[in-house]
Amino acid sequence: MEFFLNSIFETPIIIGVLLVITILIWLKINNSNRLKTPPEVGFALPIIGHLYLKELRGRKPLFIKFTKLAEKFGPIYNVRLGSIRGVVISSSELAREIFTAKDNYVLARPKSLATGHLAYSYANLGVAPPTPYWKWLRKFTAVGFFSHRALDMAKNVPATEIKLSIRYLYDLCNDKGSARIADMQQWLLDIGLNLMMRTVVGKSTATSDDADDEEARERRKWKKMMDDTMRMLFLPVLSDSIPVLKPLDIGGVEKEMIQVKKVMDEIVEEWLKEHIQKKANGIAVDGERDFMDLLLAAVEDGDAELGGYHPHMVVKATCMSMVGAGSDTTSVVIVWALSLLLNHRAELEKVQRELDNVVGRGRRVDISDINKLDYLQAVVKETFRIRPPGALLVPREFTDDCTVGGYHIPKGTMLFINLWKLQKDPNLYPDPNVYRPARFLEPKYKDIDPRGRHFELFPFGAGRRSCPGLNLGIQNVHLILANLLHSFDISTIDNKLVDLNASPDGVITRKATPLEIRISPRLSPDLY
Ligand code: HEM
Repeated sequence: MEFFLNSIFETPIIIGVLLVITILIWLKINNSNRLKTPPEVGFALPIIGHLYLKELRGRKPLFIKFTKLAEKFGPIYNVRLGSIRGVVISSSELAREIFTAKDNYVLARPKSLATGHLAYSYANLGVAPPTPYWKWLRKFTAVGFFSHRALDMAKNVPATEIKLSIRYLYDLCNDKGSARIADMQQWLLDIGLNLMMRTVVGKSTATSDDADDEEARERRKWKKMMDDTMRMLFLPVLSDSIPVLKPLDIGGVEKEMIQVKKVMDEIVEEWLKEHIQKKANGIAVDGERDFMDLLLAAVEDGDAELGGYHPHMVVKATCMSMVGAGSDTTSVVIVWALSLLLNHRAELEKVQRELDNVVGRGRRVDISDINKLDYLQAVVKETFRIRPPGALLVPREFTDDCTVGGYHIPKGTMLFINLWKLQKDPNLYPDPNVYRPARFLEPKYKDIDPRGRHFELFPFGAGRRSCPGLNLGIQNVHLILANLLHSFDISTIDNKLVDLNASPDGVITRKATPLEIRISPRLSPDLY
C-alpha cells in the first residue's frame, strides 16, 4: 500500500494534472468575479501593446487595419496601440447604443502631442474637453452660424467663390476647348479652403493664384500655414503611443509643431486685429459679417461662458477650428464623388441629365436647385457610405467606466468607430461593396439622412459631439459637385479607371494619388 501511494505521488504526470486542475479552478473563480471585456486582438506586450501584430504593421490606413481585425474579432474588440487602450466598434447597433444611451460617456477627445501644441491650450472647439465652455461654443455656433436661417443669409459666399473657381477652370480650357487638370484633388482642396476662409474670416485664398503681388504672397502664406497646421494636427506621433520616446523628439516633429504654431498664431492674430479695427469703425455691423465678426461680438457679451480663456484666444482658436475642420472634409467628399462617378460613367451621365432637366443649360445651378436634384443627392449619400471622409470619425475618449454591448469599457479607453466597415455591413445594405447610388432612391433607404440620426449612414458622427458644420458641409458639397458636373464634361485621361485607394495619412480619408482629368465646357461662354 505504502509503495502504491508513493508511486502515485511521485509520478510527475499526476502532479502536473493536479496542478493544471487547481489553476483552472482558480482562474474560473477569479474570472467569474471579473467584468466581461471585449475580445482582445492578441497578447499585449509591455510598451508596444499590439503594435507588433501583422495586421497593425505597414503603411496602410488605420481603418483598413481595423477592418482586417474586425473580420477576425467581430464588431467590438480591444486593441492597444502602444500605451493607448482603444475599443473599435463596427456595428450599427453598438454605435446607436453609444451615441444615444451612452453619449455622456464619450463627449471627450483624447489628448495628443499635436493638440497640446496646436489647439490653443484646448480652447479649440474640435478638441476642447466637454466643459460648460465647450457647450457654450457649440450652442453659439449652432444658432449663430450653422442654422438653416444663418446659411440662407450667407448664401452669397459659396455662390461667388464657386463662380470664381469655375471661371478659373474655364479659362484653362479657353482656346483649346478642353484642359488637362493634373491634380483635381488640389483644385478641390483650394476651393474648400477658399469657401471656409471667406465664411469664417472674410478672406479668400483664390484658387491657384500664382501672381507675384503682395496680396497673392499673403494668400500663399495662409494656405501653407493651414496645410502645415492640418498636417501636423493629425500627425500620428510615436511618442503618443509610446510616451517614453517623447524626450527624444524623433524626426524633430515636436520642434516643427512649435514652429508651425508660431506662424499660425502670427497670422491669426493679424486677422483678429483687422476684425477688431473693423468693429471699431462700425463696418462689421453694417457690412458683410463673417464668423469672426459674430464671435468677436459674442465673447464680449456678459453671458458668454469663456472657461477662463482670454476672449481673443477663444476667437482665434474657434476660427482656426472652423477653417480647419470645414475645408478638407468638404473637398475630400467631392474628390471621392467625382472619382466614383468617373469609374461609373453611366451614373455620371445620369447626374448630368438630371441637371439638364431640372436646371437646363441656360443658367447656372444655385442653392435653391439642390432639393430638386434627387439623383445628385443619392450620389452624395453613396459617396458618404463607400468613402466616408472620416473613416474612423474623430476619436473620442470614455470619461468614465461604461458598458457597451454588455462589455465593460474602462475610463480612459479611446473610442474608434470604424465607419469604413460599418457602412459596408451586408446586413444593412445588399451588395455593400457595389457602388449603386440608386439604392438611396428605394423606399427602404430614401429617408436615410446622413446628419447623425440614422446609424446606417452617419459621416458627420452622432450625438452631442457630432459635426456642428454638417448643414454647411452638405450644402457646399452638393453645390460644388453640381456646378462642376453642370459646367463641364469630365473624363479621365485615356479613359483609364481612377485609382480608389485611400492615403494612409491623416484623420481625413484623402485619395492616395492625384486625380488627373480632362474637362471641356458644356455651357455657353457667357455663363462662366
Ligand atoms: C462634408 C463635410 C464635413 C464632414 C464629412 C465632417 C465630418 C465631421 C466629423 C466626422 C466630425 C467628428 C464628429 C464626432 O466626433 O462624432 C466633425 C467634427 C467637427 N466638424 Fe465637421 N465635417 C464636415 C464639414 C464641416 C464644416 C463645414 C465645419 C465648419 C464650418 C465643420 C466643423 C467641425 C467641428 C468644429 C468639429 C468638432 C466638433 C466638436 O468636437 O465638438 N465640419 N466633422
